[in-house]
Amino acid sequence: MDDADFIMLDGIEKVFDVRRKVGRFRRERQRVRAVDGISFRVPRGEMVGYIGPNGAGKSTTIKMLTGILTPSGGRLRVAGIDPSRERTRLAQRIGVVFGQRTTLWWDLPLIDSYRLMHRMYRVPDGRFKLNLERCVELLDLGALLDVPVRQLSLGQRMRGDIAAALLHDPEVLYLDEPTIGLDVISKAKVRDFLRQLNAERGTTVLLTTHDLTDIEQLCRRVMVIDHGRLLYDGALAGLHEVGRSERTLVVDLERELPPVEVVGARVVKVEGPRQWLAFPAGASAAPLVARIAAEYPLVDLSVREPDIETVIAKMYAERSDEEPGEAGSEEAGRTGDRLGTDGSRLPN
Ligand SMILES: Nc1ncnc2c1ncn2[C@@H]1O[C@H](COP(=O)(O)OP(=O)(O)OP(=O)(O)O)[C@@H](O)[C@H]1O
Repeated sequence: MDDADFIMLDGIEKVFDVRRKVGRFRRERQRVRAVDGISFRVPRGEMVGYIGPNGAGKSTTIKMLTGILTPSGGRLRVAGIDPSRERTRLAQRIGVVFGQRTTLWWDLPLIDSYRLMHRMYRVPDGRFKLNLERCVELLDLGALLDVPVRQLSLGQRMRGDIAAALLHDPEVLYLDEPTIGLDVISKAKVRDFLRQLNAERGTTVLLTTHDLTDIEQLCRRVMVIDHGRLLYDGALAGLHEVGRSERTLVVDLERELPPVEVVGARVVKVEGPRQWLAFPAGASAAPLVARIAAEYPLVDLSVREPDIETVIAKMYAERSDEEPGEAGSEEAGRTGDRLGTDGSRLPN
């Protein structure tokens, strides 16, 4: 296996047969093409964003990459391993974090979950100790180890789950919405940790998120999937250009003033002393901020990213010749399940 083909998908498909209610008594079999011929390569050590709207096929792709689901067609390899055929062997080399589920035991203190994983995944003692110490330090878990998981905040639990996925030193980490529902400080902690993990250990990371700031801060490359197809594969800046999306600069002035006039942005909303200015997402906010600060009594400011749905809607608008497939629906029963570190479902 070549390092350039560390994760490799060639024309991968996943079709689900579902029975849907039609009228009062009839049920009809329907085929849902969750993933529809996706091909990409991820070299070893790369951190890639995998984004798309709800029901686009992201989780299905990740489940095929872990071996939980078997593709209906195409060829798939992770570290040279066919995931669905050698799931146990692959489990030693991958870690999975699903933001909306947990691998931890709800009623046990955090440290007991880690001890159980140590045994279950047969991690050598020395390696377990080192990895645990490192995660505890970098993810700031020291004070939480004796706390039952159900008493942790979402951000604390997420950090606990990320540590759980890394105790066996995986070469690949799949993260499905790792910052969902977290406050700004928790998000920053998780992002700092992932950046460090990737830089120091060369861990290959595939990151699914609805938060474009995650991608901006962590990934040089982003893949966009919708209706099971790859719409875009490249730099985030390029995606903004394709989607012609805009970021928003929110400025708080000392007092209520007429709309700010500045080259490179336009005011889209004014509310008292607060004004919202739209500017191209591919451009830097710095010169804009400098110009406004020089000419207006600026008190505070923040930059808001466009949401993924808006970017993708604009991409569609520009590529109106593309045929969208079936709209996705939410997968049933996704919260509350407990998963193994390879993403498999475990008994509660
Ligand atoms: N086990 C299943 N049985 C039937 N259909 C499924 C199953 N899992 C997923 N699907 C369908 O496949 C499509 C893709 O779902 P998937 O969960 O991969 O999307 P997603 O991009 O991860 O969405 P989200 O952002 O909401 O998590 C959806 O239409 C979904 O309803």
